[in-house]
Amino acid sequence: MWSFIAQVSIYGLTLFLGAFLVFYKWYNSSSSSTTKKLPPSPPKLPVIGNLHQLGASVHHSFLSLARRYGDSLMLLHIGSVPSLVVSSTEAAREIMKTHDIAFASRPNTRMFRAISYNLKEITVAPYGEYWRQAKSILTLQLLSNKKVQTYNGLREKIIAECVDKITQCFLSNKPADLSDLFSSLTNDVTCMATFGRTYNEGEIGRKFKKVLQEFSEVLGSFYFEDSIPQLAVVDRLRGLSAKVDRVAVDFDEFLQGVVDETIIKVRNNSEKISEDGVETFIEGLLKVQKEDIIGITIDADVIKALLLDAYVAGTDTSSSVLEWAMTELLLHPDNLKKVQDEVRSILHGKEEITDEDLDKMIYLKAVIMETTRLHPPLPILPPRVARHDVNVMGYDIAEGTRVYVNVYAIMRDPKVWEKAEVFLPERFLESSIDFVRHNFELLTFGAGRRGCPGRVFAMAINEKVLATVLSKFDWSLPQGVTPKDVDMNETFGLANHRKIPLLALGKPVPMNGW
Ligand code: HEM
Repeated sequence: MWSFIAQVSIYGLTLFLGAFLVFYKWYNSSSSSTTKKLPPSPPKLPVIGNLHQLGASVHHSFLSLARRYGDSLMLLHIGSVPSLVVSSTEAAREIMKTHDIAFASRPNTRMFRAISYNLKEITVAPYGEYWRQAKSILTLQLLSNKKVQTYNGLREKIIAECVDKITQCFLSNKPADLSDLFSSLTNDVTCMATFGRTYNEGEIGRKFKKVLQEFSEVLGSFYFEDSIPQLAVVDRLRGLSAKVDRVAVDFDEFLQGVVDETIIKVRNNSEKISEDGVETFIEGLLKVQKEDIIGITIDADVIKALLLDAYVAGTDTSSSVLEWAMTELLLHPDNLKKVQDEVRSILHGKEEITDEDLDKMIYLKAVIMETTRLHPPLPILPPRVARHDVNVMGYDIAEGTRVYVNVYAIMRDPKVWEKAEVFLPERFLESSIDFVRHNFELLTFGAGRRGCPGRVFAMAINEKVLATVLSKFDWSLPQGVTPKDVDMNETFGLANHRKIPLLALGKPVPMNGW
């Protein structure tokens, strides 16, 4: 009896495998036998395409596939979605300069629609008038050079609190958890500039933390419905669809609370709402809404979507830069000494760090650029989508193709960077490359029309925080920890972070010793 069942099973299995192989061969050959010239691709499987070749760290998987199949442009299928992976400066220039308008949109996915007020967030909004106007409101009301200067006072206050916490750790003979401290710091600065207050304490603080955590979890999840619609049921079975909807509702409740609170404060005070008398982003938004002079309707959802943009795009990215910069400096004591010497000689014992001081800190800027070259906060740019058929570098790219620019691969490309794997801030001292004047080699903030509008805001925090902690403390790894022991693994939430928090000893330096 059992042998009969086994025989039937073996015949069945053989038949199934045979049919699968015939289908697999047909599927791969039929997709490559069109008259179009497509970029090189690894072989794909039915239904899932190349999904099985992507590991947890997608930028690493893209890079190793690109090395085998297409180190400039490579076409994958993530489920049924054609996905172009861009891994060289030449190809990035083609996508974000030569054909920038053709690739200036973002994919319209169920996940993005659910968590972004139906694509009202700038980061995921389709290319068009709404996106253009919303981006210019964010820039004018929060991110312009002039606005960024007005936040100087609140930045200094929050940085001073961080300095106190590091000092307290030293006095209690404990290393400081720099990952946690930098994360709170950038969170507080962004919250103050955006909402006019922080959300750390009590019930509201707890709720905010929880919703942020869940938001980052859903963003990091693979959503079948958006790539393999036949398997959408899997999202429902594992509770992801419900979780996405719940996170959207929870975040909306939180943001609605922030808006209501601001409206009441403005009504009662008719004064500026933030403690420092700075006009916050939310106030600016409510003003633009009242004036009603721009070409788009600013309803309640638009206000909440732009608040979400400002908070989500700005917080984790900045703390990632700080965390990795201190990691690299602790692993490279010569560079640490060099940057510390620069900062201290420019400040010369002075407590306050002005914008003019920061302008002179050329090596500090090089350290930040080199850090993001090796550890970009967003190793793959948020996906773009081809708005129509377009020919790129001789290849036919079909309308609807999603485009993934792997800046991690580009910024470690040995054809572009000498000693590409080595932390070498000096490379930027004699170079014409920086965050603004690059030729698609240094893509920390992306490029083209969809490039990041928050660079000045972010650098104002990052440079001042680093200059402060380097001038006020002498740094070392905790006792008994050697550079070899420092875990360099990454984890991805809203940005690329250290998997294990960075612990370090900061010994206060007497400022009047200068
Ligand atoms: C170190 C900090 C930051 C890094 C590394 C960073 C990086 C990026 C990158 C790589 C992109 C995608 C660009 C592209 O597709 O070409 C982006 C987009 C964006 N960033 Fe940033 N960002 C930072 C800070 C900020 C801040 C502080 C804000 C605002 C408060 C912000 C707001 C945005 C927005 C709204 C977009 C979407 C732009 C669009 O799709 O048109 N970012 N950012």
